[in-house]
Formats: sequence, structure tokens, C-alpha cells
Amino acid sequence: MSTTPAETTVQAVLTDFDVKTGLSTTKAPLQRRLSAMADMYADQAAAAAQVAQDDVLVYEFFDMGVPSTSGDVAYGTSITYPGKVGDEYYMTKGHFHEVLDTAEIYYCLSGNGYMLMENPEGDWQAAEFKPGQAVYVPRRYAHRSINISATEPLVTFFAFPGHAGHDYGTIETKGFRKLCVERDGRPEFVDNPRWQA
Ligand SMILES: O=P(O)(O)OC[C@H]1O[C@](O)(CO)[C@@H](O)[C@@H]1O
Ligand SMILES: [Fe+2]
Repeated sequence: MSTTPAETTVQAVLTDFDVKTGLSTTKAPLQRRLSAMADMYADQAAAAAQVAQDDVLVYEFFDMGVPSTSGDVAYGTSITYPGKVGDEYYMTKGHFHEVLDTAEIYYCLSGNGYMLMENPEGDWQAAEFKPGQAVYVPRRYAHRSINISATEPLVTFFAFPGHAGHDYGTIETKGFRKLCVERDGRPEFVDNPRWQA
């Protein structure tokens, strides 16, 4: 985690992003293809087959490049594309914050989906993303965005304390307790058979 000394002046920086697509013209996106997270989906055979056929872009995000200090506010936009692996909707990898006691706010710009959250104490929650709705991810909750639309990208704006950091390892090892799958054309949260306590 890089820090900026208190006496260093951070210049006001102008960035841009489109309020519907989330795309920025001044920043480069960070992109994650299916191969980078294929082992996170429940249907491993379907994931491998899809990667072999077309290693699609599952999501991308724009990090607006704020210093990683506690007084700063990291922010950007996140775009999760529509699609499924087997019956499980496309999603982000998801993470805890390294500094567990830090929250995050997401605001849905377009599309439809869920923010799936869980804490180390065993609680889990899912909050729906619809345009104009904000989801507050409380301190201590891992979070993952899920796109449930068949056609539209799920686009959100996010902001969190600059020093929060990302802990990907815990979710990479344990997974989330719940999966979001399509059942009779509707999203449903079911137990993740591969979840490790
Ligand atoms: O960090 P993940 O789980 O790959 O998902 C990416 C999203 O989460 C963030 O790290 C913010 O929590 C963003 O940079 C991005 O929107
Ligand atoms: Fe986060």
C-alpha cells in the first residue's frame, strides 16, 4: 500500500466517465477475462469450455488513481457484462478490504444486478442494483457485483476509503457462501457447494 506524506500536496485532478456506460476517456480500464477467474464458477466444466471457445471480457473497471491514504477517497466505475457460466451469472471476483473496518458505496448507473455481501461472522446479504439505487457495503463485508440482465452491462460508480486495500486471497480460497444462479428465468441465491468454512 503506498502512502502519501501528510505534507505532500495532492493536486486536484479532473477525470471523466459517462453516466450510462461508465466508460472514461482519460483513464485506462483494468480488465478481467473469464480465464482470470474461471475457477470461481461452480460449473467448472462449463467455465473451461467457455474459456477454450472464447475467453470473454467479464468485467472492467476504471480506478481514478487516488493516493492510498486514509484521508483520500478512492473512486471509479465498474462494468460487468451480461452472460452466464452454466446457470451462474457473470460476476466480479469479489474481495474483502485489507482494512476490514472500511465500507464502500456503490451507485448503479445502468443495468440490473446484485451486490452480494458476506462477513467473517457468517452473515450474508444481497442488495439489488437498479439505475438510481445506491448500495452501502458495510464495514467487514466482502462484496461482489453480479449482472442478472441478459442483454445490458451492469454499470456502477464506487467510492471507498483510500487506505482500504484489497484482500482477494480469502475469496479465492474460500469462495462466497452463496451463488447467484438462474432458476426458471429468475435469479436465485443458493448455497455454494464448494464454499470452505
Ligand atoms: O475488485 P474486484 O472484485 O475484481 O471487482 C472490481 C471492483 O471492485 C473495486 O475494486 C472496488 O471495490 C473496483 O475497483 C471495481 O469496481
Ligand atoms: Fe471494495
